[in-house]
Amino acid sequence: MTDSRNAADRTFPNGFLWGAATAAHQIEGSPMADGAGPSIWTRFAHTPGMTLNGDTGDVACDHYRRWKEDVKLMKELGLQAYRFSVSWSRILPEGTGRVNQAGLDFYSRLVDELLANGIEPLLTLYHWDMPAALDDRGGWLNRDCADWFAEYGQVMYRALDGRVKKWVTLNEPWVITDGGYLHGALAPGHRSRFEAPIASHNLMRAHGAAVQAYRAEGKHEIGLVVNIEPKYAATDSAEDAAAVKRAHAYMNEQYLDPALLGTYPPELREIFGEAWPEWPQADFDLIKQKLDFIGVNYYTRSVTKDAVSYPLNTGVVRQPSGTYTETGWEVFPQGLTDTLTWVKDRYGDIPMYITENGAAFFDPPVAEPDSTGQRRVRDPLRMDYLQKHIGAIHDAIQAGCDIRGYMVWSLLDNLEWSLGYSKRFGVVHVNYATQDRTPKDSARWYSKVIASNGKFL
Ligand SMILES: N=[N+]=NCCCCNC(=O)[C@@H]1[C@H]2[C@H](O)[C@@H](O)[C@H](O)[C@@H](CO)[C@@H]12
Repeated sequence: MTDSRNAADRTFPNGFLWGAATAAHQIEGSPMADGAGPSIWTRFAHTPGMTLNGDTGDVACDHYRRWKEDVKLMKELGLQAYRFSVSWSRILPEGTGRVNQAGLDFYSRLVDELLANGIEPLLTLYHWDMPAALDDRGGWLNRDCADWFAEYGQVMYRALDGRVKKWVTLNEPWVITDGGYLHGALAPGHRSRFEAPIASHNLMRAHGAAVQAYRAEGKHEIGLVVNIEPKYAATDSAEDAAAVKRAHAYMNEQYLDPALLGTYPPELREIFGEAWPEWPQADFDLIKQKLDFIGVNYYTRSVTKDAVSYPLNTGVVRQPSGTYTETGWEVFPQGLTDTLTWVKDRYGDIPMYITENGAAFFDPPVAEPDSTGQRRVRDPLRMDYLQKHIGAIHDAIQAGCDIRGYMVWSLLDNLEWSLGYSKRFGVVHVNYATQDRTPKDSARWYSKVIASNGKFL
């Protein structure tokens, strides 16, 4: 755990915001409680074969009922901020129109409890759980989704803006599209190279419409959260260099370019060919809205080679000397520094938050008591991952990046989408049989990092 650099050098800027992140469907449970409507994940997870072991979000971490206990835990850990998402179908059970006040009340109570405990809420409007009723109307393939999403955003802005001062429209449009519309591993489980560009473009239109709606209502900050995975060429061949350009355009530029530059990278037409539509300029005018920050979710890099694959014709080269997480992702902290400096160099000095960073390593299903009788979970690999990645952020700040905060993924072990409960990302262990929460060693360590504003690194 020791680091060659002087610990004193590791202090972060005053006001740097230290927190943790979760998402509604991954932790809440009770998906249909109090008048909520089904989401595409309620539907997808209950479709046989779609998730590991048939795992669903029916219970998850039971946060919908244990929210007050969980805020108390956040306070004990010394979190300064908490990034969470709202389940759209709790607020608008049919996706538009009728508001379910009980759903709105849940999030209002949660926000008030966070504020009462000195924890700043960061609210994500969409973290993958579209109301099923809207999917029945075409979902992200229907251009009306921009109006639907703006309407939902307006309901939330009017209810919570002021108590919530940092809003996020979408979480990771790349994963929504690649997983939900191209490869089918995520809800709604489509597999179409023709649908993927349409869903992706409409997601960005919806983002723009929600930001426009915020500018009419809101008085604080709104941004977009993207996952960025830096691509490194496997060899110095021209073929691998071209593969890197394709992979980088597809995963990283495809979302920040339209949002911040009002254009798409040219490689997308090469990748999708006849499946890449021509978009009207009015769409780009809608998508490109002034943003107050960009949220960067960083997990890993990929060493990329030219290969036969669909649709990118790229492959990922496993690194023999690399360390890999339980999700098969290489531990590569330098990739986070490179990512942050790339965003700054390409898009300018926009403020950034690391809105997700963390790792799944094996943790036991039950937290056993140690010699003191206290339940304990030793997670040295996760601590090492976090220490190195927080250090990488400090390097990016030293390189001139305007990084405003860090949200560890995740506060709690939770439902890892199609992988069910098989992967544990939490700094707090959840015993799914008893719902007991146990801060892991990484949580105890993170508390010290927060209290020292990074000096403890
Ligand atoms: N190969 N490969 N590359 C890594 C690409 C990462 C894409 N997945 C994410 O970023 C998801 C994000 C999501 O917000 C959260 O809801 C998920 O629980 C975490 C953990 O999976 C991450």
